[in-house]
Amino acid sequence: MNALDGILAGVREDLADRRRLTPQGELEDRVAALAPGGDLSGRLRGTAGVRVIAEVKRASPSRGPIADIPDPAGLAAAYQAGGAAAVSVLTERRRFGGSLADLDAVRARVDIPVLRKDFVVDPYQIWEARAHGANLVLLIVAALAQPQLADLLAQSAELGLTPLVEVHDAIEAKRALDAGAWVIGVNARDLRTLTVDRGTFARVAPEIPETVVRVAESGVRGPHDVASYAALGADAVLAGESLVTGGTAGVAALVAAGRRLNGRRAATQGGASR
Ligand SMILES: O=C(O)c1ccccc1NCC(=O)[C@H](O)[C@H](O)COP(=O)(O)O
Repeated sequence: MNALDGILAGVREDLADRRRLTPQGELEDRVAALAPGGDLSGRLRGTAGVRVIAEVKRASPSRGPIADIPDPAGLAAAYQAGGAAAVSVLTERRRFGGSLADLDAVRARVDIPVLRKDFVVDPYQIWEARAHGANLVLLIVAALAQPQLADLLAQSAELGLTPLVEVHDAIEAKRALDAGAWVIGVNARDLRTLTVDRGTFARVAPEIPETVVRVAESGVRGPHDVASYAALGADAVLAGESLVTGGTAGVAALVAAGRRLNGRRAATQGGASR
């Protein structure tokens, strides 16, 4: 069994437990009482710079425990103050130590968009994401059959969530586009082997049209990696480990690098923005 299959098996078990405790109808009622959501993809790109999505990440399958985070909302507030365009909250429990309580806490504290980062395999999780205040939801192509991907993407949009569709190679990028994705994350981490290859974005980004928002995910160690991804056409980067281990000043450094480099890219392209 590869790493992703192991994660998905645990996710399905936890999902069955949550569904018993909170029937989907209850989530639907909560969502019906919320203000309408909407597409926030525009918040992930623009002329002001390469955007930074900063992650609340306690642990991971590749690293084990990463950081003690007693106050996820405080961390998210620091990310917002540092200029992050969005906060990603890992809600998977077994390998990442996350929870919907983390999502609730972060949502209650920040105004910037919040991404629910999990391993979505069922419409129930989309209802959960919306009911717990997320604005964006991660859909991992490698974890989903094509009809499932298309259905979950459509459901996300209907519920006012922006789906960030994650790919690892050109074939997955085509699947994401065929399903109708308009925000695509290229993850440098191979979810089956857990190895990080920072060359992944360079290989896959040319397969993604410029009309689509392109996010470079994983392995962002500092401003120099933002620079590399910006030069390759990333609209945003998603960083976790380097921020939770390196101190919250790290986010401002990534944001500043994104601003500088986007300016350079815009100049090279005759001032055009995407
Ligand atoms: O982080 C892992 O080890 C991992 C393993 C298997 C599936 C997903 C995994 N991480 C989720 C992510 O995509 C990252 O948390 C995110 O891109 C940030 O990555 P990093 O900056 O390298 O912490």
